Amino acid sequence: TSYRSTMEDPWQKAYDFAVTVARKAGEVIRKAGESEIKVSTKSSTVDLVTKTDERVEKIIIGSLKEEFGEGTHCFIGEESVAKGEPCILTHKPTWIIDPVDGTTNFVHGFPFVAVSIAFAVNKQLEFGVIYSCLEDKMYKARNGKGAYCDDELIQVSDVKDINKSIIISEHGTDRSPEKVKKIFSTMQKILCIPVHGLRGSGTAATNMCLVATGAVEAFFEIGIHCWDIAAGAVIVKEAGGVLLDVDGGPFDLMSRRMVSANNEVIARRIIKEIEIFSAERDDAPIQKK
Ligand SMILES: O=P([O-])([O-])O[C@@H]1[C@@H](O)[C@H](O)[C@@H](O)[C@H](O)[C@@H]1O
Ligand SMILES: [Mg+2]
Repeated sequence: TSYRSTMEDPWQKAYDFAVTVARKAGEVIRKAGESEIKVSTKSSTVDLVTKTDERVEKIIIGSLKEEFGEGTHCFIGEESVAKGEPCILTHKPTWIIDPVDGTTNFVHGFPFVAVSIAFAVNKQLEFGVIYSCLEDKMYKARNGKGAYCDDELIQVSDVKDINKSIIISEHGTDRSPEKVKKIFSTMQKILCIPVHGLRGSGTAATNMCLVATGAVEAFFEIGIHCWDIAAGAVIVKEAGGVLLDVDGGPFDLMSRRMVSANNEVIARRIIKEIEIFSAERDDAPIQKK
């Protein structure tokens, strides 16, 4: 059953509140002391998580529950899912949260760390907010209302010639030889098109903001999660960009793979070079141990 709201513009308050919460979360990250950066690992020895990731997620979800009431909204948070919470998008109002996108950067002091908060209703993304907290840049977008960085409208690049593009991708946290081989083979093919350059900030959310501001032409990755890209998907689309699956099909938030680009010409040219490998869907049934 689809979720119906009574108010004519029900989500503006939630959007404004998400910006406030993202900024507050970013401050907690900036102030995190050495003790908080005690590193643990998740899916691999290089998939890092810290007390700050967990504390910031609790602050965000706690603030949202206080504001919107327990039980009315659903939550998909990176660290809650890591602890066994389900990762299923229903028709209910749902917050999709990455408390610290760029955890490895955070641990190393590499200056790109983002708080990513998205909101979906009836399985449609309504808005996205990404606070790049070390740069102090607030990116945000609501469906049909444009994309902004610090209240300035942002727009994707108008480059259509792949030879004049910068492409962003990441190596992810899976170090299995067959996947690493495909990642680097894809990057080599794209580099030798040739393109002007390959880049990677270390955080999907920031990479998507770079597409939305026109700083780069495309970002693609296999292995990301819905919380890494949900907010960025709204921001890229509202900045005039496109989102596709890595096989050229429609964008699928839970598929763990995506291409975001300034236009379809660049997106489909990149897709030709991507060597696809499997990644279990975010909403795959949890295997009973
Ligand atoms: O774990 P996290 O820092 O929130 O998210 C990160 C993503 O933003 C990035 O695109 C990916 O390459 C990293 O492996 C990591 O998953
Ligand atoms: Mg994260």
